[in-house]
Amino acid sequence: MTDHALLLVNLGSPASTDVADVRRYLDQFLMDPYVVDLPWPLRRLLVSLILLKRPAQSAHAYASIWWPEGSPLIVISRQLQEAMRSHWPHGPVELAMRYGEPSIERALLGLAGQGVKRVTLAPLYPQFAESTTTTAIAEVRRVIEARSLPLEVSVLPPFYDQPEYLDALAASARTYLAEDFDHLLLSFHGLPERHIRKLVKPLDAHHDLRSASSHGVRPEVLALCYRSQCLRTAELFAERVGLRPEQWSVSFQSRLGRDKWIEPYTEARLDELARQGAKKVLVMCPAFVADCIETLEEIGMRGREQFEEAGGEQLQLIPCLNSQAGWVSALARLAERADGEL
Ligand SMILES: C=CC1=C(C)c2cc3[nH]c(cc4nc(cc5[nH]c(cc1n2)c(C)c5CCC(=O)O)C(CCC(=O)O)=C4C)c(C)c3C=C
Ligand SMILES: [Fe+2]
Ligand SMILES: [Fe+2]
Repeated sequence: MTDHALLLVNLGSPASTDVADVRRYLDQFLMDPYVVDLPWPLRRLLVSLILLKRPAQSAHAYASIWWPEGSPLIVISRQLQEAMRSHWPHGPVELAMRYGEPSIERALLGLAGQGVKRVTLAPLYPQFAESTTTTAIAEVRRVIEARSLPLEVSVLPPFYDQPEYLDALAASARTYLAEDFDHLLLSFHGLPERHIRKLVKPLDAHHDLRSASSHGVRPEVLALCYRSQCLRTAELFAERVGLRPEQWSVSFQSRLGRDKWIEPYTEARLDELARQGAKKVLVMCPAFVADCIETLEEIGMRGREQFEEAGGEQLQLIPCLNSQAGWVSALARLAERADGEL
């Protein structure tokens, strides 16, 4: 059977580092109601305000990390797609981005056109958020309905606690952890607190968004709480690689706008670590399976500068899983047993 495709989906990047392309990309991204979860008129107003300055700033940041072949996120995702082909014997392996190109619509039309009947959809986000996982699934559903595509889809659920993912993370960090370091910071992408509260409130009105650990979080709350899933990933990772509690901590990066985002913030943690005398910190970013602007520029450039200015000496960014062999085989195993409904 070669009519069962694997569709890898990640977030996406601008087409180029031109301000106009970055503006177009940010507009599509931020106007997604799963990302800026406000009624349309308010969303339009807020995003238009963000788009006054942000495209130029982001274009500058993208230019500092852009590769000759294109956006690191897209290039690495293509490498992963290529590597997955020898691990997925059931049919084509396709890649799509939620925003920009290659689009989900183009990918699904192409697969249906090739006679594919089944699709395993793998949103490449280990931890669940509506702004990532849900919107990717919703876009697949929208395209299938709008185009009446005869495709049966199963979905890879968030894999934040799955042994394959954790083993791949551990393997990717091993050589860095074998050297001397003062602290490992696990920096996850942030999220407005409101995004979590609105999902979790009906299940637990008092859910603690400041807690230092995921212990005791009820399974049905854990399933919806991005922050708890990040903590759980970090705890399971630390246990796997044998780190003592004082050797590691979790933080959240990339706050945007005036809303309260989940804490602690990565910027604050880097300052704090330097002030506490940490000279060498390792930073890994387990919410991203591929290096991108968030890891390469926000941590690898701005975070490094900030840490050094605060008195630290060395910030070592541990690369994401990218297309490492351990991750390719882990993803193949996760995809084989994907059974989530569309
Ligand atoms: C890994 C999970 C991600 C979550 C959760 C997420 C939520 C989220 N992001 C923004 C705003 C921005 N994110 C940007 C880049 C970006 N975000 C993710 C992943 C998650 N985002 C990735 C993989 C990337 C990298 C894209 C790339 O091209 O390399 C950006 C663009 C860059 C910038 O201008 O800083 C914005 C903006 C919000 C508002 C949000 C949740 C509400
Ligand atoms: Fe983001
Ligand atoms: Fe960011």
